[in-house]
Amino acid sequence: MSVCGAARCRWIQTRSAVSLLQQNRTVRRHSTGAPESNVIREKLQAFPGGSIDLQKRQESGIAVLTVNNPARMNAFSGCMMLELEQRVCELETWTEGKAVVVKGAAGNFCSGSDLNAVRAIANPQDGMRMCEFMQNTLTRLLRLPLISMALVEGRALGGGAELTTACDFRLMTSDGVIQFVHKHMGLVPGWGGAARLVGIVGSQNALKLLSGAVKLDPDCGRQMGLVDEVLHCSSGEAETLAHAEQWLGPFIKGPAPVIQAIKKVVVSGRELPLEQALKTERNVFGTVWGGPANLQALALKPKHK
Ligand SMILES: CC[C@@H](C(=O)O)C(=O)SCCNC(=O)CCNC(=O)[C@H](O)C(C)(C)COP(=O)(O)OP(=O)(O)OC[C@H]1O[C@@H](n2cnc3c(N)ncnc32)[C@H](O)[C@@H]1OP(=O)(O)O
Repeated sequence: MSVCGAARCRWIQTRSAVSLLQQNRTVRRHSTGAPESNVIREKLQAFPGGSIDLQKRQESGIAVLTVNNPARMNAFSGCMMLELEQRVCELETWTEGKAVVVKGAAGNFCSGSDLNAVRAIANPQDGMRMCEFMQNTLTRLLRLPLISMALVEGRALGGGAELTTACDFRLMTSDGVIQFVHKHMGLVPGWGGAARLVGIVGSQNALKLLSGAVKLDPDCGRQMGLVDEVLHCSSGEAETLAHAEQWLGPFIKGPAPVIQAIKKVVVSGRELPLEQALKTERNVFGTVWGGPANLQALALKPKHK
């Protein structure tokens, strides 16, 4: 992305962050390109490898975001962390968008940070900068006005497990494993995964998963409420993705602006204090009341005498 593109991206991110959650200074500071975030961007660029691929399907409104570094079990290189931010920024302004499926390449989800990068970014200050960078990106991913799904085939480890929590839903294939391996690394989650996990499964289950570095299989994940559906399909990635998109079907039926408005009011209800959530709901309601979808629906309703 060009510098002006990056600046625009950060400007859009600022506006969307401000409109969505006034007090989230971390995201705003990061998005204004404060010197702090430029320091980590330069350091992350020193770690190449892999890619974050984005395919936006205009006809269905479903985007597929692929963590693509199969030689490293889709571990995040530094450049992939930067690319993820750019892809999220792209999706923030995709007006035809309804959903995004986050998946890994070659039958695995993601093995977290590239350990070679982890070894090189070993000092606490840079480690915290990398964490803040990824926390901001994953917060923006979760706040996208799109219904998001992590499609977990194979292993989702460490930061990869955290990435699954930054999506609205998680679907797993029968061979899938979600494991917060951080304890084995002498770490705790740093990409926001602990905070989100508590919100998804509750503090006791989160404590078990983190302190036990539990290898969570699909059925246990389903019982715990971390996994929304188990996909039993054995004929490869394409069929698995088709099943995942089929699962999304009922939730994305309708005009993109309405689907996006629904996600926005759910995000504000999930994150904001009641009064602010109600205000956001009113504002979003105002964008669809009397809009094309509303007027079309009214026109189809029989007039009552
Ligand atoms: C905030 C969290 C964040 C952070 O602190 O920055 C993290 O996510 S830390 C990293 C967390 N992830 C891990 O600890 C997983 C590391 N990987 C493994 O333990 C093993 O690969 C495995 C997942 C148990 C699988 O083992 P196995 O089946 O034997 O396969 P390989 O080990 O041979 O893996 C194939 C290939 O992939 C490379 N690989 C796997 N994970 C990573 C990674 N996270 N970083 C870099 N490279 C990774 C592995 O080295 C192999 O490559 P080759 O040795 O070149 O074949």
